Amino acid sequence: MANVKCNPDLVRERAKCSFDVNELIHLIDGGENATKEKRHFEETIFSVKELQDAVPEEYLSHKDRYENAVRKATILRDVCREYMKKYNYKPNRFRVGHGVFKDVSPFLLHDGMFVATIIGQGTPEQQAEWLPKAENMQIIGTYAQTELGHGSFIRGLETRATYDPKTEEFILNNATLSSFKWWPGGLGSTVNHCIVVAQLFINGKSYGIQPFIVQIRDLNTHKPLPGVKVGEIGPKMGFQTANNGFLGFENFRIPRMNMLMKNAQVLKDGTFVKGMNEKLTYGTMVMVRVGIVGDCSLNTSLAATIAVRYSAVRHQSKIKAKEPEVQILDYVTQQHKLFIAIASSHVFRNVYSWLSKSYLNVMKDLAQGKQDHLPELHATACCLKAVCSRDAGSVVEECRLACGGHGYMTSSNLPLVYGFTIATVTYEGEQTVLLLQTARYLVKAWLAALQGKVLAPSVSYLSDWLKNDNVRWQNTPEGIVKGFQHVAAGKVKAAYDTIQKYIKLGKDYEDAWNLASVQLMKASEAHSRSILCEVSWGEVIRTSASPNLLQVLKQLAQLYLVYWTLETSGDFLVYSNISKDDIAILREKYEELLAAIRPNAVGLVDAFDLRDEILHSTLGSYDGRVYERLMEEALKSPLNQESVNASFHKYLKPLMEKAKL
Ligand SMILES: CCCCCCCCCCCCCCCCC/C=C/C(=O)SCCNC(=O)CCNC(=O)[C@H](O)C(C)(C)COP(=O)(O)OP(=O)(O)OC[C@H]1O[C@@H](n2cnc3c(N)ncnc32)[C@H](O)[C@@H]1OP(=O)(O)O
Ligand SMILES: Cc1cc2nc3c(=O)[nH]c(=O)nc-3n(C[C@H](O)[C@H](O)[C@H](O)COP(=O)(O)OP(=O)(O)OC[C@H]3O[C@@H](n4cnc5c(N)ncnc54)[C@H](O)[C@@H]3O)c2cc1C
Repeated sequence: MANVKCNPDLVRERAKCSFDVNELIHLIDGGENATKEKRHFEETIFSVKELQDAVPEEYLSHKDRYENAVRKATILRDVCREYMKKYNYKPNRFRVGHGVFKDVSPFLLHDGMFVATIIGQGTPEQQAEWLPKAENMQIIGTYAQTELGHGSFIRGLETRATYDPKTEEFILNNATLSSFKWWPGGLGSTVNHCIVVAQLFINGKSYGIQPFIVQIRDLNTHKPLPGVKVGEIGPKMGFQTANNGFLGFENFRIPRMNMLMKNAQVLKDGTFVKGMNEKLTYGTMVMVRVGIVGDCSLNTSLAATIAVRYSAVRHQSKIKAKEPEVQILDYVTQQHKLFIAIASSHVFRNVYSWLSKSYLNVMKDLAQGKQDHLPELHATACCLKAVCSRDAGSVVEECRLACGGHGYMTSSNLPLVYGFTIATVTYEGEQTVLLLQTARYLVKAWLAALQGKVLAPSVSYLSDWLKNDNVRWQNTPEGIVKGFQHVAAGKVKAAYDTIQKYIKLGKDYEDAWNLASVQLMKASEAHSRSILCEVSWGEVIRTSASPNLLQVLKQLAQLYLVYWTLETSGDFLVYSNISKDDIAILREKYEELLAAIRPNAVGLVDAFDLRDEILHSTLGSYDGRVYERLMEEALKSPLNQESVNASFHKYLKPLMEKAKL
């Protein structure tokens, strides 16, 4: 990239960077070799001619866009397969996916949830049967759980799987419209198999929801099998190429062994054998919630790169009347909008790496029959997924706004990035619903703390707070982390006390819970923020990096801490010993941090190492040829391929002529 002819502002910005950008790239990737491998892989993918679009996707019809996405998905699959064979390398398909599809792959659910559910929910025999076929794309699948009537409350799903011991089959039925599956990615026209989550019935008795692997289309003709009604749900805010679909069954029979039986089993005679923990059926969702925290880091880095590079190139207005127009990046308000995006991406990445380790540890425990840490993992994944996805959505939108009018152009790519980022707030567990799951855990933990029990590490601050809720405020990163824990503990206590108040007033527990649920949700958010702050600061101070880089990483981590303290200063005034003077000190510190980060802003986004093909943005490319690219892209509009459009003769001219009469 170094030889590309760049906009002079970007050249100047890069020259003043105080740290080695390559060092940070290697740190993010996990080593110099990992960067080399990643770059080689990305170079290979983006030099495949067939993966490049002749016409910008935006001008294609819904149908053509889908077909083009499938075409590219199959080529990408082949290239990746060959590449993996040749180099024994497991690539991150999500990064290149943004470059290839701009939006998302119609195979997203195949890779993200279908294969993962076979692994997580299938017995070794079932894995042996379906995994090789799924991994090499002999069969293509999705995860069909959500229905028209129910997405959040999965115990309420209506699709039925009734066991018939005579034929040793399950009979699938969707008797009501609300029971139709609705949303699964790839279901519309891509997949031939699904994981269907359905209510199991044996001899008229319900045994809760279970996962079934179901073939829905003929492998040769791709026609829906008899008894299957399937289609696409139509255009959405984003995710246009994900091919989300609907699905219903009428007396559709599948063999007994198509119920994924790693947890619970149905024996030939219809005996139901309970699993170790019925919530293990929800396992794929936990895994994907962890992944989404990592995805938030990637999405945030895309938006930050585009908006920071653009802000370095764009000059508008003056700070001093007699001086030239400044780079908009010099406005401190612009830095306030953008630097939190850079900082958040690092925080999400560090927390993702921490959460992934916890996830893998719990999986190892479960394999040995130990489930003690499962509730903590579920609670932590829920609140982090909820808060990171919502933060990422806000940060991306702020980056878009920070690009003024040009941020509204599709060619900036910010609208598309926003579309797939905010989808994460809803899918894989709607944010409020997930925050209230964590609140259940926090209330239990609070009760345990009151009883003097030892708490799990992520909530042990509740016991510390009970022992001493009057800790002196300290304007240090460690002091701020403690402060966040105080806020979280104070909010958990307040929510718990509110529940007790309503119970004393004669409400039953469920109504008291609902009445206190705004506070419970806020307590859960505060708990999440305290984890984000503690984990990310801890990761940064343990990082081994050169002094120059470490200094910059600490500045970003502190910026995150101070930003959120100031954003939630009301809570700090209520629940900690912070004073108005401390808040004034933090405001000053925040301004110092913005100024310290400013010279490194472009270097920091360069270190996300996002190729132009992945950014796919007129505003964010490495060379900063913003206006040239905006014009080049505009000229690709079909309306610019003719000097007079037919609508002139058909409508405009008659209109003007009528006006003359
Ligand atoms: C920088 C690195 C970059 C890396 C990038 C990596 C990118 C990776 C990205 C990966 C992305 C993959 C692509 C995926 C695309 C996804 C597209 C979308 C798919 C979907 O949306 S699928 C459908 C998802 N649906 C949901 O999430 C539904 C949400 N609802 C629920 O989960 C449940 O209904 C519920 C949890 C809200 C409630 O369940 P239920 O009513 O049964 O439970 P209760 O509320 O009564 O609670 C009972 C107790 O059970 C515990 N519980 C609940 N869930 C779990 C669980 N999963 N595990 C463990 N325990 C669980 C509760 O805590 C309760 O416990 P208690 O002790 O009684 O309190
Ligand atoms: C882009 C996209 C892709 C998707 N892909 C898939 C897929 O591949 N497979 C699949 O199975 N599903 C998929 N989904 C569905 C997704 O998982 C659900 O939409 C999601 O879980 C939310 O459920 P819902 O739509 O029923 O929302 P609802 O639960 O109806 O939410 C509506 C409102 O009700 C509130 N609410 C609901 N329950 C409670 C409660 N207990 N307490 C307080 N408030 C509550 C919510 O907070 C929200 O404000 C996808 C969704 C999207 C948007």
